[in-house]
Amino acid sequence: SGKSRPMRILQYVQRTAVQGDANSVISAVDSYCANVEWAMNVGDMKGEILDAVVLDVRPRWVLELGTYCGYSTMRIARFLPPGARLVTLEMNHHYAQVAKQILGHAGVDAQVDLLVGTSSALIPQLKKKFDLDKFDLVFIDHWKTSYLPDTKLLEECGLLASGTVLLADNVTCPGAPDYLQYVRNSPRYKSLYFPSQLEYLQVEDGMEKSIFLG
Ligand SMILES: O=C(NCCCCCn1ccnc1)c1cc(-c2ccc(F)cc2)cc(O)c1O
Ligand SMILES: [Mg+2]
Repeated sequence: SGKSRPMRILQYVQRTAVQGDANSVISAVDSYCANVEWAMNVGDMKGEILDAVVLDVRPRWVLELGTYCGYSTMRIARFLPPGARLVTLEMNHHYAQVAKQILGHAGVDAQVDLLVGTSSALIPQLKKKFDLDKFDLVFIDHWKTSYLPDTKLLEECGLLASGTVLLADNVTCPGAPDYLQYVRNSPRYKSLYFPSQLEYLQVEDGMEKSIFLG
């Protein structure tokens, strides 16, 4: 039942997860996608790397590129102090609609601003829209070919400042070779690779953490 995979994930969450308990929603998504049908959430293994980075950075402002069902959005939002905000961009209306409902079930929607549109169109509007000077953390998990152009766009829009942390999913699988080459060879970044596995599978993947040096 449920016309789409995101819809089937949402229905499983609504039936099995505890309302207002983000950890139970995260677990529900992971058990559905590990046992019933695979989906492109960052997952529990890479999710623990994401958790560690969020807890270390303690960000006031977070940008996420690629919301999908809101799984990583929840993982980040549940660790944000009151007053901190998470802006997440999704170009697929259906994904965004499902994510909104999953974030609501988890009880983290108050700290999240979910914008629907392409990252290249939305990024230039963010500074003015949220009256912010820079992001403290950027989680990159959208089209793999957009990682590099959007990182350069963030630089050009003055949305990165010395110390801003970029964390990119899937740098091994499906891969983002041009992005990796850029952050690993640019003098403006200190980059480090975190080996892991593709969500719910025994396949190599990893995340790249890159600190912008200004
Ligand atoms: O394509 C991915 N994500 C982007 C989805 C569309 C983003 C749309 N958007 C949002 C904002 N601007 C644009 C992705 C893919 C895979 C994967 C891995 C192996 C495989 F065999 C098939 C797929 C694993 C992931 O973890 C991923 O994140
Ligand atoms: Mg991903």
